[in-house]
Amino acid sequence: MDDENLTQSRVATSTRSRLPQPGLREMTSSTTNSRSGILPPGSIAKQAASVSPTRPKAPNPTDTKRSGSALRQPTNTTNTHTRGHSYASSTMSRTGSTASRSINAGFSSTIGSGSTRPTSAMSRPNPSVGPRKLNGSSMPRPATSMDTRADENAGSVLGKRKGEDSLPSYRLHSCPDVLAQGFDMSDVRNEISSSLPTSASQIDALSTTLSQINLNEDGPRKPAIWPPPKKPQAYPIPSTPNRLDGPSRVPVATPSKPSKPQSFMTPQRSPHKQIMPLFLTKDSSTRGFNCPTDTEWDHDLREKNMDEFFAAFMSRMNQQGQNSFGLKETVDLYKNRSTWLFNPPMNHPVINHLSEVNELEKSRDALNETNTSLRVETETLKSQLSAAEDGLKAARREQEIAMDDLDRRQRIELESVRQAGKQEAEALSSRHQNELQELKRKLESEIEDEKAVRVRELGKLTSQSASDLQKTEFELSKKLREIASMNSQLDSMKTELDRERKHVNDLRQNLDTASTNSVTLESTIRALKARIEFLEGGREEQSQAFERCNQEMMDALQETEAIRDKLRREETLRRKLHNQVQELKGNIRVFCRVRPSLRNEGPTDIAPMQYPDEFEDAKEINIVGPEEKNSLGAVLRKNNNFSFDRVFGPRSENGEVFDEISQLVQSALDGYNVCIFCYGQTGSGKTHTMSSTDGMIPRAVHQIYETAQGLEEKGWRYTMEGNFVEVYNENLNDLLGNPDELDKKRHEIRHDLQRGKTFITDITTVQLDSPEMVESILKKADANRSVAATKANERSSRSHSVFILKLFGENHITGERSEGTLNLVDLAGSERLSHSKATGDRLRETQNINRSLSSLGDVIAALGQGKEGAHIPYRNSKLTYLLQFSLGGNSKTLMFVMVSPLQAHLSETLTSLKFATKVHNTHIGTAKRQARVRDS
Ligand SMILES: Nc1ncnc2c1ncn2[C@@H]1O[C@H](COP(=O)(O)OP(=O)(O)OP(=O)(O)O)[C@@H](O)[C@H]1O
Repeated sequence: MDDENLTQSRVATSTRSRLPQPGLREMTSSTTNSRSGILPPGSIAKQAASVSPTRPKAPNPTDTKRSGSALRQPTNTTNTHTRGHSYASSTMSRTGSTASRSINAGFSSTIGSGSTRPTSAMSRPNPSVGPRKLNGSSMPRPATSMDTRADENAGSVLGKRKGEDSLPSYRLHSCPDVLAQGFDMSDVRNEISSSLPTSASQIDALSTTLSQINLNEDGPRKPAIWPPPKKPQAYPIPSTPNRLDGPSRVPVATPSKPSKPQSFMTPQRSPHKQIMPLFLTKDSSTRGFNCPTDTEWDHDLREKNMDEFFAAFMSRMNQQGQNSFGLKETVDLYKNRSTWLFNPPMNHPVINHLSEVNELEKSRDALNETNTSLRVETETLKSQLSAAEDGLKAARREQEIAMDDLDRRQRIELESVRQAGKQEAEALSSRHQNELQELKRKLESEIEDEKAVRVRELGKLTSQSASDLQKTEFELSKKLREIASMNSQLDSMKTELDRERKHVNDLRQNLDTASTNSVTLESTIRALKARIEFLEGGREEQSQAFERCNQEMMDALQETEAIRDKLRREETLRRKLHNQVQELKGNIRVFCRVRPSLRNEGPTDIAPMQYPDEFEDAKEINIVGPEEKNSLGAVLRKNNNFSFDRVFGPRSENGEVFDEISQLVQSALDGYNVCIFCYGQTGSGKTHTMSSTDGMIPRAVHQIYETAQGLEEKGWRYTMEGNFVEVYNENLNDLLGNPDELDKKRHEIRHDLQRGKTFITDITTVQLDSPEMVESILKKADANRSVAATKANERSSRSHSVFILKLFGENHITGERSEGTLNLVDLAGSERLSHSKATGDRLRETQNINRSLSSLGDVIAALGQGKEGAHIPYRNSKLTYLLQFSLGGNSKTLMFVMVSPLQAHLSETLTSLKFATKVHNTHIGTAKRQARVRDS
């Protein structure tokens, strides 16, 4: 057995080995062609060479149904194959089925029908079997087209063998759909060439077919029914490589390099010759028929072409006839083989091969069984594996549970151990605590004992150290004293040394001076000696002149002393004379002053006032009274003549007025009580005269300072203190105190009757160290009155203000002392207010003002009576009580009656002047000087 036969046999065997698939068993008719592959050598070598793998065509669903489950694999080759053998397949299928059923029964049936795998199955390698290697080489696999063709041939062979008169079934006739699609003539030619009949009857059949083709011009989609359906015969061209053709001709479909599948209708084209199509349709192109144009439809030309084609065809047929001989030989060979099959000769290669196949099948079965057993075993192992996994999971769960239990037990044990340890530790701790306390007590007792011992020792040491310390301190103090004494001695010695040094220096200086003086003295002595010598000549004359000068000097000194004494006497006399002058002027004097008209006051507002002796004595004033009707009805204006100590007209200044009162200020310095007050209606100029910046108060203070400085050389030294009080509603207010205390704080007036002094309780007293202080006092008083004015309207007009200046003088030569008081009083407005028009506070103010002013008049009138021991009503008002020692007696009083020039104020002016006239006509007794001669 050569290699080719062996290969073919293996192919067949491998093909059969895939047959156990159920679907494939139904294809036994097609699979029987596997035997067709066993051809005589060279019988179909040329056909095999011209056969190429079938080109795939469009699948036909109907064919798929017909092919069964085995054809479900979408191989176009299978579909084409099935479609191309529609009738033959049906016939062969029945046969095949029978054969298939006999496959498993015996070797012959395997050979006959079921040993070959279906075409579709063969179109690809079976994965289960695959390219099985036999003897280490890849087992070739027949091309699908060749298998198909082999199936047909096998069918035909079997048909013939069963005595059927089978004709070559030319598949073109059974494939109208394919023909209708139009195909290449080369395919037809190849197909025809591959399907050449081998017998005359076949040739006749082909001829008949061709004639029908020629006649079926208009029905391309109407396939020619040829050959008769009941006798389909595929031309027995072995599709499988014949072992006789040689291995090179076997179209082996290798998995690594599959060849292009080709349909049996489209064999390999010849590049040199184009074959006309057998059928033409309306849509077919005529270019391939060498037609002049596509529109020409020349039957003659077509017949001619067909004739030529037929001639060529016949020539081919002749050639194929020769090939038919080979086929006959093949038939004979098959016959011989059939004989061999029933009576196989011993040691024949085929038989051997079959036996090998049988063995292989057996081995396959064994392998299947082994595979089955292995599968079972695998399943068993899988089940065991799953069981083992389940067991493993269960064991794992059990292990986890066990671990949890173990962990819980360990925790419990740990907790118990911990509790035990804790209890043990506590017990140990308590035992240790007890031991510790016991030890502590023992140690404390030992410490106490030790401490007592140490304390005793310490006491001893302390006492000893104290005694030592005392000794040491004593010694130290002794040493310190010694050191101090030594230091003092050292200091004294240092002082002594310094003094000695200084003394030495002084001595040295004195010595130097003395030496210098000695030189000077020597020269002086020489000069004196010369002078003595000169003077000794006129000594008596010089001594007489000296005595004369000395006498003159003594006389001058006596004269000076006499002059000073005379001066003092004259000063005393001056004071006495001054007082006498003042007394002669009257202890109470009245000055009248008319203020000038203001800017807002026109000439018509001014009342006619005349000053008859203005340029002489200036003591009279004539005021023309308002118009009055006499008893006869005539309107008259009465002239009111007033005479006072001095009348100041509207052109007078404060300086001129002060010159007249400065004598009284001097009286205050001389130790008299002086009272100067201004009386008049509101707006008549009282404040302007008394408290303005150049008024009587500042000028008096300045004069007192100047006079006091002048008296210093006469031995007088003065100190001054001042008070500024207000009498409002018969209450005394301190204008230099807290303004909030106005009308709240009570001040009492106290009199020292023996000394003739007046004191006010809780009054602010200001030491007037300089004349400038009076200005601050006036400002302070004015500010307080302004604050009070917010409470009561026109405060300055509704209250009396009294500036009290006390003068204390002492003559350190004569030892005289003087205490004078200067009272400068600004009275409230003297206008008579009707009680019926005033109410409330204003009524009270009016009553108080009227009472105080009338009291003042009463006091002055009482003083004017001059009766010794007569009652003077000082207590009728606070004002008169305050001025008790400044009105009458030894006091000097000056009253300014202030006159408003306005016509509107004429009535009040006359009233004031009449009141002033009363005062002026009052003669107050002689004033007494408050002077004391020094006791010593
Ligand atoms: N001799 C004067 N020369 C210039 N102006 C004067 C003179 N006398 C008073 N006056 C002015 O007249 C106005 C009223 O004067 P003053 O306030 O002194 O009157 P008064 O009598 O004090 O009034 P009151 O009773 O209300 O205090 C002031 O503006 C003042 O400046």
